[in-house]
Amino acid sequence: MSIHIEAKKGEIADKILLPGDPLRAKFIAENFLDNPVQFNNVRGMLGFTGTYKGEKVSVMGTGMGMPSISIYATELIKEYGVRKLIRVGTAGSLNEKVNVRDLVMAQSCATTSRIIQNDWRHADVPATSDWELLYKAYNIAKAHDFPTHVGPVLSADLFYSDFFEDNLMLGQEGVLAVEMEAAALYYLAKKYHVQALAIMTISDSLVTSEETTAEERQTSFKDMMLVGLETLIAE
Ligand SMILES: O=P(O)(O)O[C@H]1O[C@H](CO)[C@@H](O)[C@H]1O
Ligand SMILES: O=c1cc[nH]c(=O)[nH]1
Repeated sequence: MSIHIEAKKGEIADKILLPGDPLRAKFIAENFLDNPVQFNNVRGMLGFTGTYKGEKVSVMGTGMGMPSISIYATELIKEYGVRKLIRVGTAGSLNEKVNVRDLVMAQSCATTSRIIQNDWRHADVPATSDWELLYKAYNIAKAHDFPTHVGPVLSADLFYSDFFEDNLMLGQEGVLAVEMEAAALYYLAKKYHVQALAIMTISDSLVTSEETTAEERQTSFKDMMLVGLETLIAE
């Protein structure tokens, strides 16, 4: 048991999918995993372990924002020995080439947060994805013909920002989408020498104002879930 996770040692797989929304974790467990067993309900942050194509895999919500994912990722890595972490999130498109429901794989993250500087005061540690996971995930997505973009994202502290126009300017400079967790996940993976990737489905476009429903955000982004699981078990 750790401070925020009530699982016993051995109840969490060394590979995990991390949606922000705990109900998305439940949806993934119920729709993709065989024999899922719930291992966490502390603060309602649901986590499950089951098998996917015969391999032990876990899925757990992280909550919203970098402080929240940092707590769960740190405990999963340090207390439970998790070694491959794939965020399966939603994001807002900042770029006219990136459409609602497309997949975005974060190769790297710009961030408005100072979360990395809390640990590293003298240098900027680049928040970059694990190359091997990114390479595998991209090939899996392409093999399924899922519309997929790879590039930088913005990991923001504020969902409701007064600097909306600045975010759109980043989009014009090639940043694909905005979300709220990937930079912290990538930093922690580097810090503890484990592998991490963030895959997001575009839930809305800040360029065109197109949106998906809350229900779609919670449950129906199955392409991303499939790619995340296939990537976790890929040799
Ligand atoms: O859908 P999730 O994974 O929560 O991700 C995005 O959605 C939340 C904001 O609505 C933030 O957590 C953001 O990163
Ligand atoms: O616009 C959006 C959509 C999802 N997540 C975000 O952080 N921003």
